[in-house]
Amino acid sequence: MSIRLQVSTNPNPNPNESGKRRTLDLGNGSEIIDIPRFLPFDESWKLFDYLDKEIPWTRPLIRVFGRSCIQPRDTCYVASVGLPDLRYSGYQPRAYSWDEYPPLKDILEAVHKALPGSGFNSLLLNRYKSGNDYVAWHSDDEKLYGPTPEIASVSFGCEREFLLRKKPSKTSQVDKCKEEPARKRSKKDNDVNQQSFTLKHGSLLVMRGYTQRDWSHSVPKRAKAEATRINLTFRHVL
Ligand SMILES: O=C(O)CCC(=O)C(=O)O
Ligand SMILES: [Fe+2]
Repeated sequence: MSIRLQVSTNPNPNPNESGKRRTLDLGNGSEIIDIPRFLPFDESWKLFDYLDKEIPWTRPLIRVFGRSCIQPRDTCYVASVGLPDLRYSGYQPRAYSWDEYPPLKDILEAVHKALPGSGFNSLLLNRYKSGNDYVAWHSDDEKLYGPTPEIASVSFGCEREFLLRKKPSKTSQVDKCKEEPARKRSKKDNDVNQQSFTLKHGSLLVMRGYTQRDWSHSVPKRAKAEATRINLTFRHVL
């Protein structure tokens, strides 16, 4: 039996907190929205416990650079009926139904309220059981999301660092061909080409525009992170 949580009718009780959002323009049509206190703290712990217990987590075999390996985190996939199958790293997850997990529909509703006009219809869930679990550098640029996917990421539990790194631009690839002397990366370059966010319990981070085309992201291993983190990424399959 699943419980029905009140997240949609009970947004963060302190409007000064829930409303605080930072928009970061990454340039060239890529944008990040960061809402550190998106969901109320206690509600978020109830959701954490529910997700930890009720979601049918698996740790699948995936293929990375032609080699099979166990994905370094637990995962599950939920999607509306009739969508094309998701496939990543040689793995095709089974799509569970929203109806089986009503609290996910509440979180989805809260996300839609915060991002009017979005129409998320699928959800990839990740569980990092300790600081040893991670997601490697990648972009969510699968064709089924289209050229400018909006991805809304809600985090619960242990805080972890989320990194963004600009992909090498076409121009710099041309530069390489011309064998221009390598230039030492300046501090300014690093600030412009890399971003870091601490994803807190109950936070929402949104990647939109050309972020998947032009940037990679990762959640690196962190020896000091001992507790479990659960992350939900809502996506729109075309
Ligand atoms: O756990 C996170 O914050 C990110 C997960 C992610 O990038 C993904 O599922 O594609
Ligand atoms: Fe991702």
